[in-house]
Amino acid sequence: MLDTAAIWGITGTTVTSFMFIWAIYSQYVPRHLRSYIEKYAYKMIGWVTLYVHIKFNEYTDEGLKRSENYDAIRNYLSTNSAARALRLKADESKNSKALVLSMDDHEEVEDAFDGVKVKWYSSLKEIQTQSSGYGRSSSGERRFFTLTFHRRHRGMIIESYITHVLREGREIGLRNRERKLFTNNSSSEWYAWRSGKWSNVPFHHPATFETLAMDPEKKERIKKDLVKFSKGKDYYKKVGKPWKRGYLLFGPPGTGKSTMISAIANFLEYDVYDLELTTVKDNSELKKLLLDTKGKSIIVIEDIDCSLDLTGQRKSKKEEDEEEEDEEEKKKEEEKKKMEGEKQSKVTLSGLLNSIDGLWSACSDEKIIIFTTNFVDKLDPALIRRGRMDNHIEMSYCRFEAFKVLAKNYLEIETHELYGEIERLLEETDVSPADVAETLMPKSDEEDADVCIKRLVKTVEEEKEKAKKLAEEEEKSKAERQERRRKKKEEAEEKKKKKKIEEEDKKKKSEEEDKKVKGSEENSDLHESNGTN
Ligand SMILES: Nc1ncnc2c1ncn2[C@@H]1O[C@H](COP(=O)(O)OP(=O)(O)OP(=O)(O)O)[C@@H](O)[C@H]1O
Ligand SMILES: [Mg+2]
Repeated sequence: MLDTAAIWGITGTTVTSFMFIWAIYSQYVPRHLRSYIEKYAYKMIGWVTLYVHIKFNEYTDEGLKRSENYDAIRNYLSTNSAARALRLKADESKNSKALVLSMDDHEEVEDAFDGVKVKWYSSLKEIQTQSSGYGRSSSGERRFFTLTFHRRHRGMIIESYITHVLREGREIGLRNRERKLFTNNSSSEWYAWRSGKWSNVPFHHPATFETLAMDPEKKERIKKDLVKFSKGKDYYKKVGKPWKRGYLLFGPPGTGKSTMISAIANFLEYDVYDLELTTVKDNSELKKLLLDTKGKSIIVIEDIDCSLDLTGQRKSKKEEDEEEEDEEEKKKEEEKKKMEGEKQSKVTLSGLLNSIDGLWSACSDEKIIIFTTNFVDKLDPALIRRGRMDNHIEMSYCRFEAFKVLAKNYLEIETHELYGEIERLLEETDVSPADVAETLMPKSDEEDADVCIKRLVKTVEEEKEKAKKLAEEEEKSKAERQERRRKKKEEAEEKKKKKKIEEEDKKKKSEEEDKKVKGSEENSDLHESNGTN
């Protein structure tokens, strides 16, 4: 029997001899010969081994593009390796909000799937990269994972296990990723150094459905709709519909349309693409931009009515009702605006519709498109029809239910003696949630809930008074306008009458003159005939 010292001795000698042989091999066997030896060695191992190896590189062959599969595997293994591997690596990826623990180089972990055991190895290889223009070459590192399993499970592993690993890994990646807010670059920047079509910043908007003040039932309906959509991959596939949903948010300024978008993004954990249509040159550019967006995202076009002249035919109809004297000036202004718009962007309504539908049918990723507007009546029906904009949500003025949410958020109170008064006031007065929120917010440490609530009552009362005055003034100016219009009409009719009378007089006069001329001609004819007789 060998004692411990003897075992250590033998092991030590073996390791030393191996290292010695390896050093000689690396140093004295030329590179081209080494690749030959390695090639045949692998072949021989292949004849005797019962195991299959699959390699997943960190970078794709095309160049420096990181492999999505490698990242997905790393994410998948991170859960496994955190529990089992002895040496871990803490990666602080710029796209990840959480620390990703993956196995360190030259580590291995085991995994099991359907009762079959597999092994994953993480390896590192030194490579010589090409020169950087000065004839120099530098060395770099390339990492890769190797999946090893028994030959007899080849079919199952390739068909099911790898798909499972990639899908799980991608889902983990999506859960851990840092969400982004994108904005589109102008096309002149697209091909500048690393610019691309979209620029992004981390998305950290704190709005949630809990902090969003609106009718609770409506809020609940929207949340259910969103959940149904986000879980509807198979359903959409079954009914043959692209996996997308359109929302139209409309309502007066400050009623929470933009806040709602942030709440939706936080609720579903989606990225946000804020599309500025006025910087998009034409329809094809728009299409390219939309095709360059990823899944699990919201594409937002704010103030769609102002972004472009999408409402051409409707404006002229509205103008008919406007006062005649302002008409010319307004028309001129509109034309000027239109010309300015044309200079910046040639995106048309049909271009926008095609891009949206083209995009949806082209990629069946999970995407929500949201349009916001202050004037829903101005929009072309084609733009907001169901199927394109499936859900129309009105964001309205702050009523009592919405106020209660704001009071709870801003002042942490659920009741107050003035609640009854506030309920009555808010039913009668249109105040935006933005105004209510601003009034409720304490402006100093000395201000408590009581002060803020009283201030709100005062503000709403003032608003009510203002609205009353405004309505009176509007009524007055409407009456004045009507009076002016009536007078103008009367004057025009008077003018018309006068003109008619004048024309009739003229006609009469000319008829009389004609008669006179005729009479005198007849007389002279008579004289002439008498003379000849
Ligand atoms: N429904 C709401 N719930 C909670 N806060 C709100 C709500 N509406 C407005 N606010 C507050 O008012 C601010 C302005 O609201 P927001 O920008 O969402 O309005 P909007 O409807 O998008 O206005 P606009 O039409 O001018 O773009 C927000 O930052 C938020 O603090
Ligand atoms: Mg807004």
